[in-house]
Amino acid sequence: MPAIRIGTRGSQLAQWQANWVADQLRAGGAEVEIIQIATQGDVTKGPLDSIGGRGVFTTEIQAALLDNRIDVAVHSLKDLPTEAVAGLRLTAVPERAADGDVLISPKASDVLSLPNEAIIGTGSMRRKAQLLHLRSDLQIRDIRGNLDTRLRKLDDGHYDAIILAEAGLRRLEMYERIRHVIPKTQMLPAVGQGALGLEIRENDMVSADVLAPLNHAPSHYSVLAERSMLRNLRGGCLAPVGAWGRIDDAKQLLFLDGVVVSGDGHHKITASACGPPNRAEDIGRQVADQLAIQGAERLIAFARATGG
Ligand SMILES: NCc1[nH]cc(CCC(=O)O)c1CC(=O)O
Repeated sequence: MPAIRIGTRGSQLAQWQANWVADQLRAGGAEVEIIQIATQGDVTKGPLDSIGGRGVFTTEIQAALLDNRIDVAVHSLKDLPTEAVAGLRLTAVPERAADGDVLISPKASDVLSLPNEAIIGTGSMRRKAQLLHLRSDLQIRDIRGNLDTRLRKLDDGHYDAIILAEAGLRRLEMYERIRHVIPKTQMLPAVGQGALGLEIRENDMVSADVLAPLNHAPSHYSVLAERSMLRNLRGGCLAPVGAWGRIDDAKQLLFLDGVVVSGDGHHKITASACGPPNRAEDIGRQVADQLAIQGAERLIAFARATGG
C-alpha cells in the first residue's frame, strides 16, 4: 500500500497536530508522509477580516486534496468553513480534549478581576464581544501571530491579558501559562474549537478505512451540531458567534448552547437545545432558528459591516 500523504500548514501547532495524526496511523501499521502547505493565512499579515476571512487557513489544503497531492487534510476544525466542498468529506474527528478559552495575564486570575480599562489582546470578534458584554471598560486590541508570538507580545507588556484556545496551549505543552479557564457561562468557544477535522476525498475508501479508528463519535456529533448551527446562521468563522456542543454520557443526549453578541457587547442572545446525538444537525438547526428569531442575523451583519 502506498504511503498516506497528510497535508498540513507549517505553523508549529498545525505540525504538532499532523504529527499526532501520523503517529496514531503509524501505530496502526500505516506508512505516512507529511506534506507542508503554505496557506494565505500563514503568509498574509494584518487582521484576518481584511484578508478575506473565510477559509484562509484551509483553501489551499483542500485544493491539494482535490488535486491528489495529499490524501488527508488535518484541520483545526475552528478554521474550517462550514460549507461543504464538492468532492471532499470530513471523515473523522478525534477526541476533543479541551474546548474552552483561557485567560493569560500577569495581572489577574479571572476576567472580572482584571484592572479597570485593562488592555486585552485578541483578534477574534467572538472573544471581543463576549468580553465587552462582561466588562464594557476593557480595551480590546488586535493581536496576530502564532502562539509563541502572542505570548511574547504579552510578556513584552503590550497587553494586560490575552485570550487563547486552551487546546493549542495544551498541545504545545505551554499549559503552565494558563492562568484561568474562562467558564462557559462567561464565554462560549468558537464552533469546532479544540477539535481536529480529518478531511479526505469523498471517494477515497482506503483513507476512510485507515482513519476510521481515530474517530471519536461523541466529539464528532458535538462538532456536527456546532457546525450545523453556524451554517444555518450563515455566520462564518469570523462572526461574533459561540457554541458549545457536548454529550452527556449518562443520558446519551447531545446538548448544544449557542450565543450571538453584538460587536460592542451590548446585545447578547442565547439559545439551547438537546436531543439524541444522531440528530446533531437538527439540534444545530434548532438552536440557529431560536437565535434567528431573536435577531441573530442582524447582529452578525452589523458586526461584519462595522468590524465591531
Ligand atoms: N485561528 C487560530 C486557531 N485555530 C485553532 C487554534 C487553537 C486550537 C484549536 O482550537 O483547535 C487557534 C489559536 C487560538 O485560537 O488560540
